[in-house]
Amino acid sequence: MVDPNSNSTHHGIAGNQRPCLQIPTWEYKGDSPNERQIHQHSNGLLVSSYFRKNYARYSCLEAAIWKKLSKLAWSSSPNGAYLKRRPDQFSKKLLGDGILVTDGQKWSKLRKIANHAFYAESLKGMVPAMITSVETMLERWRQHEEKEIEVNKESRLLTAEVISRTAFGSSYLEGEKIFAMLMEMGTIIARNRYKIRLPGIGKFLKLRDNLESDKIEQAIRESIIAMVNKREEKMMRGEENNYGSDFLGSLIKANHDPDEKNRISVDDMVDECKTFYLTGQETTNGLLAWSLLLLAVHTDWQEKARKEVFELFGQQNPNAEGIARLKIMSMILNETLRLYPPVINLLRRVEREVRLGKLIVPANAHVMLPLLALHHDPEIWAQDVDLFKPERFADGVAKATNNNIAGFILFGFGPQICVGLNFAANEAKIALSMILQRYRFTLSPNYVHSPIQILTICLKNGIPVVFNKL
Ligand code: HEM
Repeated sequence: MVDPNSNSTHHGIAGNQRPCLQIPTWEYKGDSPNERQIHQHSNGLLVSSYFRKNYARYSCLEAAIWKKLSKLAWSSSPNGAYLKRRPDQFSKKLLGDGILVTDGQKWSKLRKIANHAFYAESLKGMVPAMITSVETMLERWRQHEEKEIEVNKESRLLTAEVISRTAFGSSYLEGEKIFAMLMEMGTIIARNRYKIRLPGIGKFLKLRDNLESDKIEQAIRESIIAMVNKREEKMMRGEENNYGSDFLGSLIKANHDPDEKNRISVDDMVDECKTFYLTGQETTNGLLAWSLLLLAVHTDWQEKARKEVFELFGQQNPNAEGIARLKIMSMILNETLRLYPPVINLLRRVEREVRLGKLIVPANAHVMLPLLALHHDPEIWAQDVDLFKPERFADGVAKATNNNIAGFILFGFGPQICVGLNFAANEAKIALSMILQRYRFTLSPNYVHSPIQILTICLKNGIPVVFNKL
């Protein structure tokens, strides 16, 4: 690990490039109790100190044990899984009994709908909508050329716009209220996630956060139902001949399915909309914002990525075939996700007793899977785990992790692996390509490194970047 007081810095931004800029690893000290202060664990694992203070109910597995456990989890189906998701009461309010929470047959039904909406052919069809959203953002940037732009905020707007357009057939403005309420709920969850409560206390005492989250939950539900009604009315008036080919259309179709086996309820529809508004935006926002930050600092990699983009697309907008061939950019995105994974840990309940040599993990134990720790584990990664070195991915993930697949599970694992991983990669590649085609960019000296965990790892203080027209 890099000593934050030494001259060399976390991402190798040392000396020769920007001598005044220091980005210490995870040394930001959050200044409110809601902020997880993330720092280095003495045994080499990186964990949230807030989590450690409050983790009485969970066992934080050592990386070595988790590596073994995850091998078992890989081969299991959601019905017979060794590890089950373990949503808390607030997460349930945020995501209902949707795909990220539920299990068994219901999960299979929901996963089928999601797979269909986000499979390879559907993703190809989304490229034009993604490009239009990036063009809208770049149009806004024209007013600020040669000045600072706060790219964290821009990335947030863009990713909200993209998921609104591609999954819900609307613009960010139409979904704005839903996004804002989901974020508010997310803040309540972050505040309460690791608090210890006496069992049953909620029955007698409604805490302020419970009341507030009840209200938000109801308001989100009403907004989503209004959106569904609008789509259904369009079809009834004959303006559309089906419910639409996007994710929302698939949900409404499943709600009207004559076969009860495939039908989903109105509540399911609401839960799926909430889940995809949130997962579709929050995580990809992190990926894009962190990669812009790292490229603004590592201008040599910025040049390499730009060269690749020009070779594939020239001055034209990206296309689906070219996106799949962006090798340098894939390396940069993998390295960004390794250093700053949007999801840093997964909570799981062990369904059946697991024996690993002398270790017995009993049934019903709650475990935390420390993704961040694994992505920084010096035993897995060949070298320089703290440095920004996209070249480690030149020969693929298996080579970079010394064939230890558990070392790089930023999208989860097994049958419940992230359904939007290719969507996120496409979106980030399109946005970065279009930015690289137009601008050279550097990090502003006003940047303050402030990683915090709310729902995902994000930055408290934003990312001011200066863009110079090519
Ligand atoms: C960089 C971007 C992203 C990251 C790092 C990420 C990460 C994850 C992780 C760690 C999981 C948990 C998997 C598990 O429990 O094993 C997950 C699940 C999920 N993600 Fe993502 N995600 C990203 C983008 C997206 C996007 C763009 C969408 C939607 C369009 C999405 C939708 C989902 C859904 C629906 C699940 C639940 C899957 C299931 O249970 O079957 N994610 N994601």
